[in-house]
Amino acid sequence: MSYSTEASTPKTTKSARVNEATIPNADYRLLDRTKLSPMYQHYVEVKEQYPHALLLYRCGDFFETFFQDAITVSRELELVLTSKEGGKEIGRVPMTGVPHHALERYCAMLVEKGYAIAICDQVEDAAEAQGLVRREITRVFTPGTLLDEGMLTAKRNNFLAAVVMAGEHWGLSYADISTGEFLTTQSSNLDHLTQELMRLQPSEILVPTNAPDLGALLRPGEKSESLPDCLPNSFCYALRPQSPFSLSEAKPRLLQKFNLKSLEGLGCEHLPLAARAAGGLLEYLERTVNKKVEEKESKGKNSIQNIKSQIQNKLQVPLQLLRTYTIADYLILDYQTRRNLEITQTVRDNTFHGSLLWAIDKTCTAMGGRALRRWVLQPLLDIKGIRARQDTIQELVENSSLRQELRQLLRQIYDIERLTGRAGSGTASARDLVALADSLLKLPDLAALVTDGRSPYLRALQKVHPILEQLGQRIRAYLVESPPIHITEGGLIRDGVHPQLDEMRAGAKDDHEWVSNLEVTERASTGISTLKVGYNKTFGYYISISKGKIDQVPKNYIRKQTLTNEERYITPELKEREARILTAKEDLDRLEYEIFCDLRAEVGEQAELIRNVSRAVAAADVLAGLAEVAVYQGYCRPEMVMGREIIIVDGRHPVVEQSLPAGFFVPNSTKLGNGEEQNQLPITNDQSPDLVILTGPNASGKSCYLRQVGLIQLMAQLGSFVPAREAVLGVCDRIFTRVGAVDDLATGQSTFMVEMNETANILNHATPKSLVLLDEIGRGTATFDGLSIAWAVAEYLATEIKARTIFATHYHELNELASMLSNVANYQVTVKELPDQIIFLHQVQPGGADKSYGIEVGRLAGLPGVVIQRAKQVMGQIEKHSKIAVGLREGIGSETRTNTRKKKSPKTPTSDEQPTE
Ligand SMILES: Nc1ncnc2c1ncn2[C@@H]1O[C@H](COP(=O)(O)OP(=O)(O)OP(=O)(O)O)[C@@H](O)[C@H]1O
Repeated sequence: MSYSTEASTPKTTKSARVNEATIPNADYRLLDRTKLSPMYQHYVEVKEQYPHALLLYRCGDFFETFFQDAITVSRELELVLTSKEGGKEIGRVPMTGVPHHALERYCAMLVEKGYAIAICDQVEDAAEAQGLVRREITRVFTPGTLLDEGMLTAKRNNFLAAVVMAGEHWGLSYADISTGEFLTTQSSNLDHLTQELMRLQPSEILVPTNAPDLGALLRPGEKSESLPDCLPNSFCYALRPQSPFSLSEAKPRLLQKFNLKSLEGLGCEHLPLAARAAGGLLEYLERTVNKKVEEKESKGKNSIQNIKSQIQNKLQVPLQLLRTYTIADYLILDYQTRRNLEITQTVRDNTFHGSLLWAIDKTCTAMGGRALRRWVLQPLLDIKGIRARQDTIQELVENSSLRQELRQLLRQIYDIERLTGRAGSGTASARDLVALADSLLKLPDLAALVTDGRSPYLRALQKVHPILEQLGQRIRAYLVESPPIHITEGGLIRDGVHPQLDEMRAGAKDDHEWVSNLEVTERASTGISTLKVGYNKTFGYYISISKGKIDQVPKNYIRKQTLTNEERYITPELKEREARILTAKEDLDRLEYEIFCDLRAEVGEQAELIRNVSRAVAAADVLAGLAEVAVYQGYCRPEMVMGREIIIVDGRHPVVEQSLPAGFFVPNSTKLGNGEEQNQLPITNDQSPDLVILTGPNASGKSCYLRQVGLIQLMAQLGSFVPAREAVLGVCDRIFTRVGAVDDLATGQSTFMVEMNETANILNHATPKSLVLLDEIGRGTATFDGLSIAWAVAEYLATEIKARTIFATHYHELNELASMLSNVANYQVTVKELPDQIIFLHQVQPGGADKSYGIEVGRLAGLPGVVIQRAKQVMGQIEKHSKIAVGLREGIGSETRTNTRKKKSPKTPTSDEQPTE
């Protein structure tokens, strides 16, 4: 472990290094408190109020941690663990600290690792303190309650969630305090709860328990008996007391918060679990954030500190009105599907690059980025909603100058959603307000630009509430062009906007001018041409005379300091002026701070209005970005219908096509779900099956095709145009995917068990309106077991569920199903076979493949020649003696489920038979 550069200099001089393994006094509970020095006694007192947070305690220029916290912080941040005398009879106690100016960065690292942090800052000037400097908790950070820009990811929400369970029923509420979103829902299947949590990826989840470890914050992977099994252990959980989650406490809290008489208007009057979760979450915010929000700048000036605490008492994190939603209102994408379709990150290395979001996110604002992420993870079921989005994209596709200008303007709009949050919670700086004002003043330009817009999302921008414009102008009129970072040191407010401030400044100006002229006037009156007027922090203003001239010093000069070559003097008038200047500076700083806080509070009061606009801006940004992608990638507007058809002409995989050189991606069509037989789309097979058995050699493009269909459907339901020449898509209720085979080591499940679990989930939940994408089933067990399961699963999907399904497989025997069931068809990804090589054509065509070319792929991959030769021999023998195909046709075939059976008895099919009737 080593100290960061900032920390090393002061640390090494004041403390001795200790070995972590043999650290004495790590647990303060085992020490005699009375023997601790006063500062440690106070530290321990505060720590006991925040036992589950790491306590960072301000000592001079550092925030120090002591005892066990020091060991934890040193380990997590890789800082040197040192020690310091804890009291006469105590000895040294462990200590680690971070420099005060780097606090935010280190806190961000600790919060990221799932820790809660309590900041105990000095609240009086150390120079003025009598005895121990007064310190108080000024801020508590937990992973789900962050507001500071440096701790948040711009294009990602930071959700705090709360879960209430009653048997199979559950309530889930979540909020992002940086943007004000606050939602709640209730449902009855625990699996859905898990899926919803996986979608939201909350940074912290509140769980009411009766646990002995109440108040604890469990970091990802940490176990607790109090945590119900259905909650994934990849999240941070805060164990909370039950009472704030009871209806009797939660309901009045919500009513009071939103000034309502009933929860009817919020939509959760009859959803007690939803209301309880929301009420419990609100209580946590009130307890953790609202009371603790404090300025980041802690100057230790008494006067400013007092104003701060008065102002802070009035501040609240502005939450939007609670909204009740139903998970059934959205296309359900379970965790596997989000993962397999690589929606927000890739499967291989969990990177954003290579995901769907990467391919289609052309948003210009952070708000748009967050909105797109939400839309992608929560596509719509409502055709009207989808069409409204499509209309806007279409208008922006057709009007490229409007699109370009809109995007140009959007780029100049800052994150007004989060800036408003910081203003309302009293943590916004003057620079934040200037950014907000500049953005608000862009809104009229935006409105003017879209004044002829016809589509719903452009029309939403056409009117700007006059209050917002006035607010922007007011902030701009009050705050200087580039205000300083600190808001307690003056220099924020322009001249001419506040009479009292102007008056005070004029008074101070007179004294300043007198001092700045002093050198000239004194040189003239004393005749000492080398006389200088200077200033330093210890002595204030002084007059400096070189040693050779001291006999010319006037009588009223009072000697203050002697240096080698000069003497320094003051005069009574200089001291008087200096005192006035310093008091005036303090008074001016305080007044500027007050004016600034009033201005900031005004912004907070308009939070709802600003956030309504920010939502409209975010949505327009998402749609303008999607229009941009549609134009540059050649996407089409899919026709959304209520039926079950999925018809895609020349579809492409939105990510793979962007990773290949232009024109290299081979487009492929799809037709599923009993679409119109007579449609004119150029798909050679005019059949429109429910289930497609997709075969083809390894690496030919089966997985890519499968995912492409899923992604196109998903993109269509989020309202986007899609990578295809034409598309007609029935709205899906769920997309299921089962891809690949990975051991789930964390839960100790074998590859095959994972595969079967996922398959069971699909068979138990899919409906005729679902899209099911299966990439290999039954590969993790013996061939016959695997094939039998694959057969039975395909048959069940085609005959019982009739979900639209694409089933990619190397079991060519499954092609037999098409000859037995009328709603099953065979497709294959083709290759061209040359004497000693195969060429991947990546073309999906009707018919079933008869070979996997696995051995050729092995050869391409560099398996030794003898192995390849031997494999060919073995395959020849197996093919000669295999009875599987015969067995399927003659034995199982006759027992196949009958309700979707072909009327005509099939002629003996060959494996490359065309699936047309
Ligand atoms: N339509 C296409 N046009 C161009 N290249 C493609 C196309 N489809 C797939 N590819 C390329 O082929 C590679 C292999 O595709 P994919 O992984 O889908 O094969 P597969 O048939 O599923 O293989 P396996 O059976 O071994 O899993 C992809 O990484 C992609 O680069």
